Amino acid sequence: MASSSIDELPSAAETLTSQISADVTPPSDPNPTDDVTMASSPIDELPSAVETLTSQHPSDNTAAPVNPIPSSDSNPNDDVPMETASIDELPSAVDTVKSQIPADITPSSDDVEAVGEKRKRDDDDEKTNPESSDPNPTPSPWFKTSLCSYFRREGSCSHGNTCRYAHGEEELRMKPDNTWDPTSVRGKKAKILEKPAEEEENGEVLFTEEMMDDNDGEGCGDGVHDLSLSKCLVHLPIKWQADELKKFVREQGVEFKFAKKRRGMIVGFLTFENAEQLQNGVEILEGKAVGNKNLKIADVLPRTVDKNGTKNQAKIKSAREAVTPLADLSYAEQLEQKKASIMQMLKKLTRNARKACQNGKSLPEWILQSREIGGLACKLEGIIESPFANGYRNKCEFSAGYSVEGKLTVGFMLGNFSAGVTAVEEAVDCPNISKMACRYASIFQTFLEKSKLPVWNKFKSCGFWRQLTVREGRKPGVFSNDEDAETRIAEVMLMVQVCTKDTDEGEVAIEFEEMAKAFAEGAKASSPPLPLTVLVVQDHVGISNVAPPDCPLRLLPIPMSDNGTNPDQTTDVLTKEARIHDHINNLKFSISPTAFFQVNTGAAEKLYSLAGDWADLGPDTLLFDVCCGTGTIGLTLAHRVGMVIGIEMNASAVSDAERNAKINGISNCKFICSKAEDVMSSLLTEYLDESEMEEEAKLLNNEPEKSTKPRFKNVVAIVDPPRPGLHPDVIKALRTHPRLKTLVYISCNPETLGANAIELCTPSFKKDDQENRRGYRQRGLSAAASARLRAKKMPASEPFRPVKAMAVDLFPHTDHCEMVMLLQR
Ligand SMILES: C[S@@+](CC[C@H](N)C(=O)[O-])C[C@H]1O[C@@H](n2cnc3c(N)ncnc32)[C@H](O)[C@@H]1O
Repeated sequence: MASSSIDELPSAAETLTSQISADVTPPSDPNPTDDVTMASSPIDELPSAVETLTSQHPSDNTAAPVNPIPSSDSNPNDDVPMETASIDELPSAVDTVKSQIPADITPSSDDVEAVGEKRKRDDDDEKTNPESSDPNPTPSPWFKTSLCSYFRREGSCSHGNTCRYAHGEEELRMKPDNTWDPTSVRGKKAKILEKPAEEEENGEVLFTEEMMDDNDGEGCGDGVHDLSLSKCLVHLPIKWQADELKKFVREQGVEFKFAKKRRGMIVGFLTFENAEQLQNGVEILEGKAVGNKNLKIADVLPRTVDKNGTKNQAKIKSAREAVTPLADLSYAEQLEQKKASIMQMLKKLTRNARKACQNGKSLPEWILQSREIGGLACKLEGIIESPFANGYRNKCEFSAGYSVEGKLTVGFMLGNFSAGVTAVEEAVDCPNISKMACRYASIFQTFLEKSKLPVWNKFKSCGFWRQLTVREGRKPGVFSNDEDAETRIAEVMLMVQVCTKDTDEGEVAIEFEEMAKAFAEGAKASSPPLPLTVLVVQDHVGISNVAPPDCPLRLLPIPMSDNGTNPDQTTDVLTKEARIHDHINNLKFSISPTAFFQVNTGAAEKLYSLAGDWADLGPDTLLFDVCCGTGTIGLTLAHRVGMVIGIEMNASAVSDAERNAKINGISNCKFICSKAEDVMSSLLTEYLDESEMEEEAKLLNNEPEKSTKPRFKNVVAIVDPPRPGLHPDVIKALRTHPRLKTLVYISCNPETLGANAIELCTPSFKKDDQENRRGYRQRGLSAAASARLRAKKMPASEPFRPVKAMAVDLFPHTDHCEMVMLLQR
C-alpha cells in the first residue's frame, strides 16, 4: 500500500477513543430496505418510534360521550356536525389474507375529534374534576383516561357506569396529552418504547476512531489532546467543515487551540489552551443560535471510562437495540404498534388534505366521510404479518469498524454517523439476521484481524475495508417456520466494499486472494457447510457506504471447494456473471449485486399478491409497474394482465428484469430503463392516447392509422418507490392522465405515501386561484407542507380517493412497516 496516511493510522489499541455527551439518537435500523433517492423532498415529518408509539390509538370499543377537542387542522369551511355516537367497526381484513391480524380499529372519541371540530367549551370546562359528584357531569377530556383503582382492586365500583375512571383496559381512553395511564398495559408498553427518548436526553455519541489526535493542519499534530480542555459542540450545520467552525468560533470572540469538524456530521470539537479559555468559550457558545438550532456543549470523555474512572458501558446501546428496537416485544405487540402508527399516518393524511383544499370549496367526499372512521383517510384493513419473524433478511450490510472497546469488528453501527456515532458492534441477538449472515460476518472479521490493510475510518475518510454485504437466495417452495430458515438458503453472494484509492495494486491483489480463501475455507468449515456462490468487490470512495449503482465491481474467483456446495468456478456462467437467484410465487428471479430485491422474500410474496388483488386486473389491463426493480411485481402479475410496462432507473435491475421475464417464459412485459419522472408522462401518452385516438377515429368511421401498440381498456399503475416517495413529476403525470383510474401505492415509508397522497387526492384549484409559487419544494418545509403547496398548483384533473389501506410487516423487530393503499377515481 502506497499511502503513508493509511500506514500511519493508529491501531485499535493505541487509538484513544472518546465518548461524548450529546443529544442525538441513532437510527433504529441501519438497513431497513434499499434507499435510492427519488423524490426531491426530504422527509422532515417522520415520526420517531417514540412519537409513533405514544400517539398510539386505543382499540377502544366504548362509545363514551366526550368533549370534542378542536384539531389544530380544523378547516373553517367544514361545518358538518361531528358524530359523537359510537362508530361501526370497520370490516375485517380481506379474506384472502389468512395470517392477518383482525382489524380492531373502532375509533375512540379521540379519533373523531381528530377530524376537526370547533371548540365547544373552554379550557376550564375541560378540567372537570373527575371526582365530582354531579350526577350529569359535563364529560371531560380526562373522562376514563385513568384506571379506576377501586374497580381494579375489588372487581366492581359503587359508581357503576357513571364512574369517571375506566373500568378495565377496554374502557380506558388516551389522555389529552396523548399518553396512557402509566399503570395500564398500554402505558407500560409505551414506556418500553419511550426508552430511546430518554437516551436521547442523556445523549451518547460514540466515536471509535480517534478524531482528537489528528494533526489539524495547523502544525499541531502532537497526537495527544488534553480531553479535560476539549469540548464537543452539538447541532452544528451538517455542511460545515473545520474552517467554517473555526471562523464561526472566532467571530464569537472565542479563543481556542484546535477545532475539528467533518462535513456530514452535526458535531464538532474544540480544544482550548487553558481552563480560562475553556470556561470563556463555554459561556459564550452554549445555547448560541446557529441556523435554526441552538448549540449544545458537551464533555469529551474517554470512550469507555467516565470522569470518575468508572466504565460507561451501562449507557451503551447494543446492536440488538440499535437494529431491532422492538425485539423485546412479542410479535403480536409489534404488529399492534405498527398498525397504530399507520393509523396515525392515515389521520394525518386527512388533516393535511383538508389543509390543502381550497377555502370556500366543499371538501371531497372521502374527507367528509373520514369522520365516520375516526378521521382515517380510508379504512385500514389490518396488518399482514411476516411468515417468518426471525432470520428473514436476505440481505445484510455489515460495516467494518471498531467496537466501543476499540476491537476491530464487522457488524452494525450503533447509530448515525452524522450524529457522531461510529461504534460498530457484532450482530449478536439481532433476530432479523440469519445465522448464515452472522457466520460470514465473523469469518470476515477474523480475516480483517490479520489483514495488512486498515478498515475504513469514517471520520477521516480513509482506510480500505468498508463493508460486507451478504445476500441470500432461497430455494423455491413453501416454508413454514423460522427453524428451517437456514435450510431454505441455496445461494449466497458476498459483496465486499473497499476503497482502493492510494493503494498498491499488488498488495490489494494478494489481500483479495487471501480473503477469497478465508471465505471459502470458513464456509467449508462451518457445520453444515455454507453455500458460497459469488464473491464480488465493490470499489467505493464516497464518505458514506451507500455506493452509486454504477460503482465499479470486480468478480473474484472462489477457490475450489470439495464440499459440493460450490459450483465449478471455471465452468459456471452464473458465478462469472455475479448473480444469485430467489423465488417468488413460483417464479425464479435472477438478482445482480446492486439490484433492489425486497429483503423479506416471504412477506414480499404476500405484499405483491395483495397489490394484485386490489389492482382490478384483467386481460384488457395495461399495468404500469413504476419503480419495478428486478421486475418482481409486474412479472408475478403478468399472467393476469394484457401487458406490463416496468420503469426502473437502475440499469442492472432492468437487465435482471428482462432476464427474469425470459427465464420464466413471460413475453408480455416491457422494461424501460429511466427515471420515472423523465418518462411517466410520455409513456402514458404513448400507450394510452394513441389507442384513444384510434377509438375516436373508429367511432367517426375514419380509417385509423395502423398502430403498433396494443390497445387496453383498463389502465392500472402499481407504484413502489424508494423511501423518499414519488417524484412530483410522476405524481403529476399519474394524476393528470384521465384514463388511469386505479393506482395501487406500495410504500416502505408511510409518511411519504401520506405526502404523495395529498397531491393525488385533493381537488385541483381553479386556475385563477392557483398559487404561483416557484419550485417543487421550499427549503425547510416538511414533505407534507411541500405536497400541500404543489397540490395547489396541480393542473385541473379529477382527484383520486383513498379507498383502503393495508399494513404489511416486512421488517419484524424493527419499527419499519410496508403499507399498501388503493386509490381510485
Ligand atoms: C422500493 S424499490 C421497489 C422495487 C421493486 N418494485 C420490488 O419490489 O422489488 C424501489 C425501486 O425504485 C428504483 N428507483 C429509485 N428512484 C427511481 C426513479 N427516480 N425512477 C425509477 N426508479 C427508481 C430503485 O432503483 C428501486 O429498484
